[in-house]
Amino acid sequence: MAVGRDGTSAAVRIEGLWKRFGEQVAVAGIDLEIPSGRFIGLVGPNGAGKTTTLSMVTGLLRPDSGRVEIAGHDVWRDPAAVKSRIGVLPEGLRLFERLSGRELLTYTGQLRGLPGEQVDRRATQLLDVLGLAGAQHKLVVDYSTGMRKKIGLAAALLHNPEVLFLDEPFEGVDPVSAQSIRKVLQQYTASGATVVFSSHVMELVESLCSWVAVLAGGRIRAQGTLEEVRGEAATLQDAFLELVGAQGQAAGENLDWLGGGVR
Ligand SMILES: Nc1ncnc2c1ncn2[C@@H]1O[C@H](COP(=O)(O)OP(=O)(O)OP(=O)(O)O)[C@@H](O)[C@H]1O
Repeated sequence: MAVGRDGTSAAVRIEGLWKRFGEQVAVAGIDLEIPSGRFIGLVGPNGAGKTTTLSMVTGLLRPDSGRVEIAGHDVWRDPAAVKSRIGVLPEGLRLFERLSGRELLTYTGQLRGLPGEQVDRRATQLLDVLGLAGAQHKLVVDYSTGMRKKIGLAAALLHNPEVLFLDEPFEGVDPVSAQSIRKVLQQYTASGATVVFSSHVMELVESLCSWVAVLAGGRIRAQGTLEEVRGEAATLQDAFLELVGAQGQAAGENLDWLGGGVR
């Protein structure tokens, strides 16, 4: 079934997804239906399984079992159809370091089979809106963490994907750049595209996302609209702490030696 940008069907369908690393169960049977045309937040504590899930969903890591469908295409049976429809900004992004930012976008456009003139125009616009125009001829190896995120995002957006997956897109990004990224993403979702991003920063998720999935211990603890997941809680942060358990909150009591000048 083909899924359009009409917001009526699931952008991503995940069924019975499992992944183990030796004894460690990273993802323990996830079922998730992500609606299209929305800003989706995937939240969870450290080690919850967010990166492992996103890696399996985007075809970077093979699941032990389960299936994933994006825009109606099976990620593992029909990878070419899926990869032409998605953009990915993975964690620990590897880039071609000896290219300039502009060259990286030109190369990405060629890999995607886009016409050269279209790549030039889109690259200029993306570099401009993301505040990278002045650094476009600098080598990527000399980019800062935030600049790397931004050029990675530009590369992920260049072919105008239906679904964009972002792993911690705002990490290491200054507030001005974060604002420009937000604007780009909001414009992109307003046109009917879907953004799925992982984050620990609840305020950010609350301000951007209309639909949220909470992951902990490799399982989905809650999913639904922001209002549904927040429930009676005052903030998403409160709901999150309740859902995943506030382990470690009292840990400070065991650190009574810390601070106070006593050696
Ligand atoms: N390649 C690997 N080999 C062994 N264990 C792994 C591997 N990748 C992930 N894990 C384990 O799987 C679990 C889930 O890790 P994952 O990176 O998916 O979590 P996360 O929610 O993205 O965490 P964070 O927010 O800290 O980035 C963790 O216990 C982690 O140690």
